[in-house]
Amino acid sequence: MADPISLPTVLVTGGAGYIGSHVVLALLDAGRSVVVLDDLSTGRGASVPNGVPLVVGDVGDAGLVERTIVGHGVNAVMHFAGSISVPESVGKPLDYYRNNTVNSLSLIDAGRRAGVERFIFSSTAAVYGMPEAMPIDEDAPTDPINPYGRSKLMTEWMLRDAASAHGLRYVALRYFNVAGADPAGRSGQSARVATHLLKIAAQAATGQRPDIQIFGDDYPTPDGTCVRDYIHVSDLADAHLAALRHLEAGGDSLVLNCGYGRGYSVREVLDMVESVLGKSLPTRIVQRRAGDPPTLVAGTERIRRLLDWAPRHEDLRIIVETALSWEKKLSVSQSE
Ligand SMILES: NC(=O)c1ccc[n+]([C@@H]2O[C@H](COP(=O)([O-])OP(=O)(O)OC[C@H]3O[C@@H](n4cnc5c(N)ncnc54)[C@H](O)[C@@H]3O)[C@@H](O)[C@H]2O)c1
Ligand SMILES: O=c1ccn([C@@H]2O[C@H](COP(=O)(O)OP(=O)(O)O[C@H]3O[C@H](CO)[C@@H](O)[C@H](O)[C@H]3O)[C@@H](O)[C@H]2O)c(=O)[nH]1
Repeated sequence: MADPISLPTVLVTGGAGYIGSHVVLALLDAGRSVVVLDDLSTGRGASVPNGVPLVVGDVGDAGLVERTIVGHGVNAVMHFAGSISVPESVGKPLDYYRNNTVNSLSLIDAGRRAGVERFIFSSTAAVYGMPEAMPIDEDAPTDPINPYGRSKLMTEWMLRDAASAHGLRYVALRYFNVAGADPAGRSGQSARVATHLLKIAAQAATGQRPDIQIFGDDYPTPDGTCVRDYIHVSDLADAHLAALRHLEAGGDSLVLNCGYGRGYSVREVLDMVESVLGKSLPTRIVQRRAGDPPTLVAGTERIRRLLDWAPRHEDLRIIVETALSWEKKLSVSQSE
C-alpha cells in the first residue's frame, strides 16, 4: 500500500452536507488529506471535522476552485455540492440547472485547467425515471421525469465527453435512497428542511412533528406503499473510497448504482422505526406525491464486482437505529 502521507489531497465539494461529511470522515479514517469547498447553503460548518480546511464559497467560482486545487495539491475531486429536492426542482428548474449542471461544468473545467485527473460524482437513481424492470441495472434506459434528474444526467454526459476529450477519468455513482448516520455518532442528516422519509420519521420520533404522512397506499406494490432501496450513508462513503482507489490504480471511468438490491416499502420502514423505538407513531395516509415511481431497487452486481465493494450496514435495523440516535443528539444540541 502507498504511504498515505504521499497521496494527493482530495477536494470534497459539499463536504459540509449530509453525505459529503460522511465521506470526509471515511477519507480521514483512511489517512487521506482533504479540503472541503462548501457555500453552507444547506450544509453546516460544524459538520466539517476539526483540522479539515473549509473553504466557504461557490463551486461555480472557477477562480476559487483553481486556487483551492493548486494551493492544497489536489488531484481528485469528489463532487457532492448541489441542490437535492425533486419537488423543488419542478418549481425552480433553472435554479437546478444552474446549481447542478452549470456549476458542475465550471468545476469540471476548472479542475481540468488545474490538472485534476480524477473525478467522483454524486449522481442519482432519478436518472432512470420510471423504469419498468427491477432491479435496475446501469444499462437500463435513462429517462428522468424531473429537472433534478435531468440536471444530474447532463453532468454525467459532460463527464463522459470531457473524459474522452481531455483524459480525465471519473466514476459517477447513482445513489438510491441514502439513509442512516455515522455509527460512531460523528455526523448524520442535519437538514434544516426535512423531506426524506427516515428524517421525517426521526423528527416525529423525537417530538418535532405530530405525525408522519404516507404518500399513497394504492401503488402496485405488496402493501400498496412505495418501495425503495435504502443504503446506509457509511456504506455509500466506503463506495466513494473504493471508487477513488479504482481511479488511483489506473481504472477506467465507470457509472455505478449504489444500493443493496433489496427494497423496503414505506410501511416496512415505519414498522422498523416503531420496533426500534418500542412504541407506535401516528401516521396518516394522504394523496400520492407527484413523480414518485412505485418501486426503485438497484442492480448492484456491477459495483460489488468492479469496486470489490462489500457493505457493512445492510440491515434496515442498523440504518434506523443510527438515524434515530443522530436525531436525538441533534435535537438535544439544538435545544441547548
Ligand atoms: N440524499 C440522497 O438520498 C441523495 C440521493 C441521490 C443523490 N444525492 C446527491 O448527493 C449529493 C449530496 O446530497 P446530500 O443529501 O448530502 O445533500 P446536502 O444538502 O446535505 O449537501 C449538499 C451540500 O452542498 C452544498 N452546496 C450546495 N450548492 C453549493 C454550491 N453552489 N457551492 C458550494 N456548496 C454548495 C450545501 O451547502 C451542502 O453542504 C447531492 O449532489 C445530491 O444530489 C443525494
Ligand atoms: O413524509 C414522507 C416522505 C416520503 N414518503 C415516501 O417515502 C418514499 C421515499 O421518499 P424520500 O425519502 O423523499 O426519497 P425519494 O423521493 O425516493 O428520493 C430519494 O432517493 C432518490 C433515489 O431513489 C434520489 O434520486 C433522491 O435524490 C432522493 O431524495 C417515497 O415513496 C415517498 O413518497 C412518505 O410517504 N412520507
